[in-house]
Amino acid sequence: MSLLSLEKVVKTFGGLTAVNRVSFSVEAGEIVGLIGPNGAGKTTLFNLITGNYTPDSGDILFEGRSVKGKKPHKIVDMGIARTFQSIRLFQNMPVVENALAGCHCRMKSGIFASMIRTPGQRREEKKALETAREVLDFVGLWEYAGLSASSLSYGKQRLLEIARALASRPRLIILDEPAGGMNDQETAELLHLIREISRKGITVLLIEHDMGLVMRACEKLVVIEYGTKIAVGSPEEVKNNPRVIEAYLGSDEEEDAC
Ligand SMILES: Nc1ncnc2c1ncn2[C@@H]1O[C@H](COP(=O)(O)OP(=O)(O)OP(=O)(O)O)[C@@H](O)[C@H]1O
Repeated sequence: MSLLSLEKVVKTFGGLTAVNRVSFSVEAGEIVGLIGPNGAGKTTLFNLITGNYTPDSGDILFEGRSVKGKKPHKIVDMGIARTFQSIRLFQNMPVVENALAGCHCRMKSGIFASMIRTPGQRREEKKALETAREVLDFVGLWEYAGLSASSLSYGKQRLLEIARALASRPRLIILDEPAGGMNDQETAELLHLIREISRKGITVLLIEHDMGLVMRACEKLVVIEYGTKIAVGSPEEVKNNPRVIEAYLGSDEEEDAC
């Protein structure tokens, strides 16, 4: 059984078919890249997997269970976490609080326990803080724990988003343009981090326009154009696929990036 499986997924917005009968699967342990030209439907696909949108038809299975119609927080509970193309942090809150926000789906205490601070709730808070420290350490941000998120560079804010996603203990992490706004040094560090995430046993699905990063990080690529899947394969296979070259890697600039 695949970890994630999309089956003939369709999503329309008014008259526009943003995702057209797309099927592909992601196996546990893989690092998979979803690529395609601007407006191809990549982010829409991510939003369908994470419950921000519901497919018009088709199905999306995670560990054999359909995520269709489930709310985003339920899908996080199931083991899928994500980052966003446009950074969505609590900008005025400390870095550590942002990481803690990711732990909440794993906390069980209700409002009553929180109000009277039962021993069980205190244990949960301690555990959450340990998790926040672990994930911030993992992405290299623990030393900034007390600073507000807004004081971090753009690249570090992206790492904080990854830390927050990791704090929910996902089995699949979905990264939407994680290298956006990063310089070359930060992108090289991101590549290392993606491999480390994979080594932890977390499956990675990413959208990324930085072809250098995609080609190095991913073992499998899914290519979409105008909402339709046009190729699946290893980076080498995809790079040499005439349909992909025409659709996506056609310009000299993009080919140079590979
Ligand atoms: N909420 C929405 N309402 C209407 N149209 C939308 C909506 N979201 C996306 N679209 C349209 O669906 C198509 C696919 O958009 P999407 O953002 O998924 O593409 P993308 O491949 O992620 O693009 P990019 O690489 O530029 O981020 C585009 O034509 C877009 O304008």
